[in-house]
Amino acid sequence: MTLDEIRAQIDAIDSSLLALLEQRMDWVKKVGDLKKSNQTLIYRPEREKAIIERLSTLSEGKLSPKAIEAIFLEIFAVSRHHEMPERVAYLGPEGSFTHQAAESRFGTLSDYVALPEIRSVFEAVSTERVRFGVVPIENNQAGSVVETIDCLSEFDLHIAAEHIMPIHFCLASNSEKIQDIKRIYSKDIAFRQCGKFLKEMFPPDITLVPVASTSQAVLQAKDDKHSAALCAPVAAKIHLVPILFENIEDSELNQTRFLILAKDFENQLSGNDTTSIIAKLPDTPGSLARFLDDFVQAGISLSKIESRPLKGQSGFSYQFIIDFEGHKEQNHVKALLKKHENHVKWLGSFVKSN
Ligand SMILES: C=C(O[C@@H]1C=C(C(=O)O)C=C[C@H]1O)C(=O)O
Repeated sequence: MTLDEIRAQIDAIDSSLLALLEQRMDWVKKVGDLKKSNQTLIYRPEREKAIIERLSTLSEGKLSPKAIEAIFLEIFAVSRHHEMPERVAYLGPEGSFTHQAAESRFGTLSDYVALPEIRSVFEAVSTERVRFGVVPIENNQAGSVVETIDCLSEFDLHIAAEHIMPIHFCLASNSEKIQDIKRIYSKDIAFRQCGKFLKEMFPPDITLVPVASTSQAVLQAKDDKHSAALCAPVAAKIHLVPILFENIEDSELNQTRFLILAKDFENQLSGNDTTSIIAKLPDTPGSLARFLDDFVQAGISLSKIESRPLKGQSGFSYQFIIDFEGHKEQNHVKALLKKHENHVKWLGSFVKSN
């Protein structure tokens, strides 16, 4: 076959794909109209996950589950945009890892607002300036993003979905020689993901400057020949700062989990859900042990528990952010949440990302 003949086959397939996508949009529009008349939510992460899982089992193997996910997340985002365009805030500036997480969920068509701090994303969702907010919550090598945990406690928002993404760092700088670099900017948690590289390449007295995000770090380093940033390669490219080293994270298994936040959001049960809560337990001996024992008795497994100091109090009082398997609408979960309703804040029940 000649190149032209092969391309003619591809063109024919693209025409069929387009016709099918347009047909799909017609059905999506009908779902959207139904949802509007019932005043129910447009974004249904658990339905999207179920579609991706079903298609992954149908695939003949030429497309990996990750590839199917990438293609269909974009189709869903375009569909939702067709049902109702929504504004999404994320921890910016442009080119942050959170921006990439937001785009994987909301596609390229959504109306994005890049905000300078995690707290500003919570504020934008709370005040309804935007419908959704995207923030990082934890990295599998470096631990939690404490600003997010503190804001989850402080604001009255819900977790609509989670998104887990591989994270690869680069070192970007306008410096010609690595020896000239005196300062490195990044988000605090990013330094902890690139500790080995920093130790190998720089003297111990190098100044590490924590800033609000990795893309902010690029902007700080941009105009100073003695500075560099640990950031996403895409941030370096957008802000035109040369990349000196790539893939400098300590572990190739480096992943970050992001949350999609919304006001008043309740997912339907998917059968593979995580519930997130914040528990403020009485400061008495055994209160945490008794609380956790209720999870054991109900056969509920915890996937995360982390303590954070309760702010504005004297002494040492703690709250706990807890993730566990199950959905608020399941009886055993419902019973547990009811029993502890006075000191538990439900943050969301959402389909597991993987
Ligand atoms: C069309 C729907 O709405 C949204 C779009 C989806 C899609 O394009 O398939 C799936 C779930 C929702 O986020 C639906 O709920 O079925």
